[in-house]
Amino acid sequence: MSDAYIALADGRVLEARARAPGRTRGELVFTTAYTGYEESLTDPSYAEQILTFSYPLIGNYGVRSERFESESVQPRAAIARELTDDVAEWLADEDVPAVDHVDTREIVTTVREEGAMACGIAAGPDATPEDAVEEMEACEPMSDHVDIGAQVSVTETTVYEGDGVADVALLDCGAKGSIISSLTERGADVHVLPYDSTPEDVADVDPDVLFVSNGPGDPENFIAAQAVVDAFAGDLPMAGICLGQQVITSALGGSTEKMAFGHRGVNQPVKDLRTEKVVMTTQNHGYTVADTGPLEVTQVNVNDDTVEGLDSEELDVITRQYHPEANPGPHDSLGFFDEVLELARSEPPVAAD
Ligand SMILES: NC(=O)CC[C@H](N)C(=O)O
Repeated sequence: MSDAYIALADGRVLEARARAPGRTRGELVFTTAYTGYEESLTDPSYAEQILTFSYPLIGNYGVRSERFESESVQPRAAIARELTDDVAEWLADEDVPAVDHVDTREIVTTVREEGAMACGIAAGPDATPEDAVEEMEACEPMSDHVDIGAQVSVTETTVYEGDGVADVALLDCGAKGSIISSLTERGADVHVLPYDSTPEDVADVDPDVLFVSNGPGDPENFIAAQAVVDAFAGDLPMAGICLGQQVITSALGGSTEKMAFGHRGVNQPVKDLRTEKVVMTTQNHGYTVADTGPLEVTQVNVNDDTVEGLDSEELDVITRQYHPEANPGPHDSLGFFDEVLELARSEPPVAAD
């Protein structure tokens, strides 16, 4: 007899095995990453989502907090073909439901064909299929989580000291820890500011560069971050990763749209249009830039041509849709952080006529 159920928006209820008990709901997504489960499970960009691992065995090299990207588990639940006891115990301790012994290939195929969808999970000795369906029916579309930044951001400005190479004002929309450490390791002092900071809060830090972090949910809901970008456009160099690219683009007059099922994995090929070089990248996003506004496309996804990198020499802006900090994933793009700090040290941009 099953003791866990997964209800999908298409009406199906799948049977599974409970590994960490509980009931929950979220947007069903999958990652094809074959490593890095600790980093993925602590990536704040997974807030309000249920994460399915397409790789069949999750947990085979243990659980170590040094590899965490934030202080807690971020997806609402985890689904795998097989979870080790280490991972199951970690998720149970964190009150995050987890299930395995389910055909994850079928789940991935369904999401690829029908798109990311509402999902409900009920796991544990008393769980019923009806509980899972009830959860699924209560699941709100991602764009309805209008204040999702509040779930993942710092509430007070926190400074991470580097070597005084530059002062980075990092708007924390749900930043992965290794984005901050990638900057401090290169000598920058990183001022991590709440996602809803005002332009005045940012001015108080007197930064050399504004950095908009990754984060969960619909970028159009990050109104305060967009207002900060708008206030400093042309006066302060800017950089962004993932949600950061999306927020900067929208604030400068471009737009974003939801993808069918997004990109989540560690082998997404990205081509740099200037060098024609292709690199492998780590990705985790469900939205993409639709209209780039005043920004120039510098990098594209080889699989589907979506925008992966944007630039404006006039506005001193440089952004990436993927995750150059590479936790988990290939280290091909770590040089992005050097480019950001070069931007920070450059002369202030000359105002356009
Ligand atoms: N990793 C991220 O920053 C994700 C950005 C955004 N929430 C998306 O899904 O597209």
